[in-house]
Amino acid sequence: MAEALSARGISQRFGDRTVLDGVDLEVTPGRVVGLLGPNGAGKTTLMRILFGVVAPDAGTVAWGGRPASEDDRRSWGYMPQERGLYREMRVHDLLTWIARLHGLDRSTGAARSTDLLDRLGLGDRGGDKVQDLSGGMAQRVQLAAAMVHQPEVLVLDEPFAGLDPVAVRFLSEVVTDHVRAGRVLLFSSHQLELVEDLCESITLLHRGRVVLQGDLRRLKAESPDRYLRVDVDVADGWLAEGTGEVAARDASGSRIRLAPGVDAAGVLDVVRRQAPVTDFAVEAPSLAELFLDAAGEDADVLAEAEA
Ligand SMILES: Nc1ncnc2c1ncn2[C@@H]1O[C@H](COP(=O)(O)OP(=O)(O)OP(=O)(O)O)[C@@H](O)[C@H]1O
Repeated sequence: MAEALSARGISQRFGDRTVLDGVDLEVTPGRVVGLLGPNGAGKTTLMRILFGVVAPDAGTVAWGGRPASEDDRRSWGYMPQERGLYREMRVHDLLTWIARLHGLDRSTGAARSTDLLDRLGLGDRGGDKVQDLSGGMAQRVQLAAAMVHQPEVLVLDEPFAGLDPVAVRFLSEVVTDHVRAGRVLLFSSHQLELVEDLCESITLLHRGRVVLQGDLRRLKAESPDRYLRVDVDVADGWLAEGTGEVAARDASGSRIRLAPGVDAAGVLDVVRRQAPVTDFAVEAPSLAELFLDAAGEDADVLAEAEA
């Protein structure tokens, strides 16, 4: 098992703007940890601080309980938000070369490159130049470049942004394997719905502060809020005051936020008297709903978070 990566009391100002304000973070090996929050929340700045690219105004970064050194950081893998690969190089050669920079011999580096490309669904593109790949393919190669040396610590800045669902699945499987091998993984995302099923632990930033942190399943279970999902369009007037309110409507139906202590079966009966419900469920809050509660903001922030 690798050692935990942690940050304590991180604060950062740029000019008169406070971008991070006393942020604590613990990334335990063997867990998929998401650093989440809307655009501008401070995720990239925190990742740069973890990697020593930016020196924080206050706070410390530790690995295995000791302050993280330059040597430690050189051994980690980092996928920055600004993608940058040598566009003229062929994909497999590039990955093998990066593996060698990390001290692997050529045949091990080549074997790792082949394996990673296969697992990322790019087994047939190893001979292509980077510049001939699509944006989503280049992004997958960028992930391979960050982890071809099998780092103990892998930090990925918005790895899923702009990917199609198949690419998201390839990436999710590869990072989950990394974690199941007992290594450290931290990734950032502003797309809460996209990463909801992947995250085991979360740190949710909003305007530079941690607003929600911990085991995602436990956070959901501990929330007092419950939602009734039904596959019909519920009009606002159907629900008696104090029983619940329609939180969202989409093509698959409506999501009713139940008032505290209200029996879901009673609300379901009310809806059934108005329309034929064939599918329903009582659910804990989604990650986006937890965020809205924690941030104490209106729906605009959610729209921002999901943009
Ligand atoms: N070098 C810098 N100089 C001045 N301001 C900066 C600098 N780097 C970041 N910021 C500001 O810090 C705030 C947080 O930016 P950051 O990139 O960390 O957010 P983020 O959560 O990663 O956002 P996104 O999801 O949009 O990538 C923003 O207001 C940004 O403009």
